[in-house]
Amino acid sequence: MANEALLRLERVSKRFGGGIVGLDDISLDIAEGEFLSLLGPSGCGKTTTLRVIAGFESPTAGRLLIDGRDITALRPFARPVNTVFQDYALFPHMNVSENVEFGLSLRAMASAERKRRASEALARVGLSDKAGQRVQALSGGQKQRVALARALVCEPRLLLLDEPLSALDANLREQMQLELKRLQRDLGTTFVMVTHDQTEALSISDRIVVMNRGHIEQAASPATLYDRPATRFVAGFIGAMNLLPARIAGADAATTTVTAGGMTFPVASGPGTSVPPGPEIVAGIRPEDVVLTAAEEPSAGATAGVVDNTSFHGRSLRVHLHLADGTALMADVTRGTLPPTVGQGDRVSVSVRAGAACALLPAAG
Ligand SMILES: Nc1ncnc2c1ncn2[C@@H]1O[C@H](COP(=O)(O)OP(=O)(O)OP(=O)(O)O)[C@@H](O)[C@H]1O
Repeated sequence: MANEALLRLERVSKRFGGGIVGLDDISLDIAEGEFLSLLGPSGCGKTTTLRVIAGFESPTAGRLLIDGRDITALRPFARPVNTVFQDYALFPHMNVSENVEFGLSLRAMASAERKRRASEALARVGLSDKAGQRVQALSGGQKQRVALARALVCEPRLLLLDEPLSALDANLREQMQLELKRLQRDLGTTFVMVTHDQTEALSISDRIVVMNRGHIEQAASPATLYDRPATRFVAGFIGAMNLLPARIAGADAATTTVTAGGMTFPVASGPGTSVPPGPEIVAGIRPEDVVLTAAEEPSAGATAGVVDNTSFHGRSLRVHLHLADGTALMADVTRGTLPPTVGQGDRVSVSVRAGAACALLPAAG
C-alpha cells in the first residue's frame, strides 16, 4: 500500500496550547484520483486535518508522505497542494482573471502563459465570459468557481476544499456538488473536502472519513458507511439508525441469527458483519429495514408494537413506535403499505426485512 498512496498520514497528532487535542494519532492513505470527504461533528478535527495536509499547521507527532516522500517539514507553497477556502479568499480589487492568475504569480512564468492558463481554468469552471469582471459583482456560486479556478490553475496533485459549498443556498449547493464531482472526474485530481453535511459527503465522495474527537472512526465508501458502520458513533451519525441490544441466537457459514427487541432475523455473514467481541452487542437496523404489518398477532420472528406517532416524509411515512419491552423504534414505511388511518395507539406486527444489511456493533463506543 505504501507506494499506492498519493498522500499518507502516518500516526499524525496535533496538540494545541492548553492540552487541547486537535488530532489524536491519525493514520490515513489517500489514493491518487480519489474524492475523499472528512466528515464529523463540530470540533472533531476536520479542519485541523486539512490544515496539517496544507502545511498551515505542523503536527506535534507523526509525518506526512506524498508519493512516499516525507513532506512534514515542507512549507505550504512547497507542497503540491492547493486549498479552496470556505470564504473563497478572493481579492476584491482584482478582476476575475487576475484573481485566477494570482495563483501562478509565485511561479516564474511568462505573462502570456499565465493568461493562457487562467483562461483555460476559467473555461473549466464555466466562467470564460466573466474574465474581466470585478469579483464583487459575482454571485456566491460564481465566486466559488473563481476560487476553484484559482486553485486548479496551479495543477496541484491534491486539492483541499474547506466547506466549499457552505455559503450557498440549498439549490445552488446541490448543483455545485454535481459540478465539483464532474470537475474532479474530468481532471483526475485528488480532492479532499471538509464538510459537516452528511448528505453532501454521501452523494459526492468516493470515500468518507468519519471523525470524532480527533480520531478516525471509519474510512469507507458511502455505501459501506451506510450499510456496515463500524462503530455506534458512525451508525448514529450517518442517517437514522435503530440501535437495539441484541444477542446471537445461532450462526452458520452464511448467516448469523440475531435476536433483538423480541424479533429474530438473519444477518448475512461477510466482510464488515463479523460479530464483535464482548458480551454486549447492539444491532443497527435502518428504519427502512423495519417492516410493519397491520396484523393483530405477530408472525414468526416478528414482535408486537404500538404506534406512538407518524410523520410525513414524502414517499415514505416515518412511524415511531414502541415494542412490548418499551424499546423505541423508527420504521420508514412506503405510503400505502399500511392502512391510511394507522396512528397513535394502533397495534402493528414488527419485523426486520429479509436480506436487510444490519450492523452488529459493540455496545460500548
Ligand atoms: N488554533 C487553535 N488553537 C487551539 N485549539 C484549536 C485550534 N484550532 C483548532 N483547535 C481545536 O481543535 C479541535 C479540532 O478543531 P477543528 O477546527 O479541526 O474541528 P472541525 O471538525 O473542523 O470543526 P468545525 O466543523 O466546527 O469547523 C477543536 O477542539 C478546536 O477547538
